[in-house]
Amino acid sequence: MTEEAKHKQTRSAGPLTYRGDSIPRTTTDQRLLDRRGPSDWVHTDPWRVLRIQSEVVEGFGLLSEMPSAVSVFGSARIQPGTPYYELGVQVGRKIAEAGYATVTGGGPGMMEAANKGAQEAGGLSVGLGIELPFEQNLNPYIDMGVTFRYFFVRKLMFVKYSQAFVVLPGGFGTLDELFEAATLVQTDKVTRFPVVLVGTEFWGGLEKWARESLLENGLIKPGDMDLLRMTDDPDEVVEIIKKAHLDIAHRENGSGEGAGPEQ
Ligand SMILES: CC(C)=CCNc1ncnc2c1ncn2[C@@H]1O[C@H](COP(=O)(O)O)[C@@H](O)[C@H]1O
Repeated sequence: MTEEAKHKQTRSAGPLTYRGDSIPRTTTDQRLLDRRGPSDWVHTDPWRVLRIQSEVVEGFGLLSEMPSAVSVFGSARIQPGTPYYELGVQVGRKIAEAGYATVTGGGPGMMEAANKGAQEAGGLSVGLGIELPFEQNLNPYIDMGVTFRYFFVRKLMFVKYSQAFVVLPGGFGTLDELFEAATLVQTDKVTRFPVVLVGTEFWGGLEKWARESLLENGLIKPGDMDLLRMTDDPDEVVEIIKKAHLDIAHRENGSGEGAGPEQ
């Protein structure tokens, strides 16, 4: 081939154009498909950043068209047939009857109870699962589910795609979710967010401790205690949420328009 003919040769690679000596010896597909280099880069932070990104993309994709929703948190360990489990079922049922989707952590116990109640009442039942060191599937009462690798990405989804938090009896995981919500509300990071604790006997001790230790030592302001509402009654859970959404809508646009779930 003459030098002139060689220089006229062109290769497009996506938006890129190569001519003459700059044309690579292989195509992008060949490099992708023909080679198998070292794989240690999949365990590096830059690659993890991409995995985190893909979780965010999948989560937003699944949830962005979900109707108004309430996230329900609670113990993974409470067994079916117990009074707390039945309370969880009733809470899920009332949330569904009020027209909200019910979102849980997708696991067993109180999460399963709320999903069961929501599904049985014909509501949309959603599970945002988490990869754990032991084998575990999403509970069987979920209509739409996704399992996350990263706790913090999953937490973002609960906050971004629900309009209220309901907290049933639970352990460390539940407390983490409760206090994350309380902190976001306290610091005005979320402005349209009722948080309802269900089970006065279970949560009463925590409330007393918060008043006696946090409030009396000036570690929270008096109004902060009002951020958390408490009840035993599944009907009241929904009334609190609907009223809070109505108040928020009044504050924002002078009418109740846009409050509550899209029916
Ligand atoms: C049997 C067992 C321990 C299963 C764990 N399986 C789980 N599956 C999904 N979410 C979970 C699980 N464990 C904890 N969580 C998260 O933490 C909360 C419950 O934690 P805990 O049981 O209260 O502290 C739930 O609201 C949930 O979001």
